[in-house]
Amino acid sequence: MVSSHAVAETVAHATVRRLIALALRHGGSVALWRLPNATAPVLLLSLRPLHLSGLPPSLEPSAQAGFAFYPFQDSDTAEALLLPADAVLDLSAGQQLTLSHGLPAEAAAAVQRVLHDTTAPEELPWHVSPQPFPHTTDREAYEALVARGVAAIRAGEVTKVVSSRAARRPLPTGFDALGAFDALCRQHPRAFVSLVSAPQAGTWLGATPEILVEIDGAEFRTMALAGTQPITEEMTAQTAVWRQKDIEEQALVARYIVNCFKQLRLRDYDETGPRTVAAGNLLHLRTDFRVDLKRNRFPTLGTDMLRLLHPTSAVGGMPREAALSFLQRHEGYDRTYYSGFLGPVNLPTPGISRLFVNLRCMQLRPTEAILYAGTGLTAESDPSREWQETELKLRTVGSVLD
Ligand SMILES: C=C(O[C@@H]1C=C(C(=O)O)C=C[C@H]1O)C(=O)O
Repeated sequence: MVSSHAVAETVAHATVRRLIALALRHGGSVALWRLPNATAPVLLLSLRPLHLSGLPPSLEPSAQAGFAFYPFQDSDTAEALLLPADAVLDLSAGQQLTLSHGLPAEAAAAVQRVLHDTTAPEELPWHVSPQPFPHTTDREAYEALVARGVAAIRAGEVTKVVSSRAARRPLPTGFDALGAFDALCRQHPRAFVSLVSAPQAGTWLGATPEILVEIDGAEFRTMALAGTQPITEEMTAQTAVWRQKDIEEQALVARYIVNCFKQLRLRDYDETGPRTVAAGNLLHLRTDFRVDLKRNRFPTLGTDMLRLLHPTSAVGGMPREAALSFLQRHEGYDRTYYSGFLGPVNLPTPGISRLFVNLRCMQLRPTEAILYAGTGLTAESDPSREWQETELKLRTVGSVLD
């Protein structure tokens, strides 16, 4: 016998598939996401051409509602995207569908038809990035990159730099992106899990632990997340002991955030931590920052902080420009959307935006996935440990390819 819960899930699944098929077949874009600790995902369809602003999105309540998908650095190969919220289906209990007022009548009617359709949806035509496969870095080359980073730090060229690499893995036969999304939701209840497909970007799946900027009417939030070690029987979130290298690396990220507040002359913020948090098979050090927006009248704080923070020293380095220039010269591949940011803007209502750093993610191609991971380097970094750390980070999303 099938329980009523299972029936509801199957119905939702078929509806989600049909709606995604509708958007993809018409050259539209989709974003499916599950917020940390939420029970159900949200599906957004963009049925009109995408808005390319070049700038990080504005988070003011009057700005356009949509799903931001922003690269590490805006470029010709990775454009800053805001997927307009033409149709939004909240898959929690009520399964509420919201259609944008601006949506042409035929498109709105097509969405309604799909909702009441009962035919089984066939295979989904996910978008494939027009970019060639990135160069992948093997162990020897990655360790050489780390050694170069350490030398640059010791020479005083940078204080911290976050090196990264891409890796290719075959998709298992019968791989289903929606099934993989569900598996990530189950495995990572505290992560921001997402599946995004757009003609310009291709298709991306991830489960990130890192908030970049969250804003709702009452509060602004961000975090400094850095320092990594595997969870073992002896080393859990409760018992973790951290090396000086990790403590310093995370403190730099926290200091970077405090500096952004300083630039905006904001002094009234709460800082909690650092404390140890678990993310998949890993432990990190995290400091949470909150600003009470009732006490501080600062209507542009979300937008201003987003523009100052990205890319943070958790994914680029410090000082920012010197670290980015090092990566440009030595990393040897184009990160595109890895270590960019993503998330809903002015959704479900104006004034609520939740953006996350695009980590623990992969790009899906027809028969292969491209996985990405990086590690923050300091003067004490050991190349072979940093390689191991990227291997562990790749496993977060890599588990759905096993
Ligand atoms: C760069 C990544 O992660 C970032 C780097 C970390 C580190 O260097 O310890 C930890 C968390 C993230 O801020 C990644 O997951 O690819």
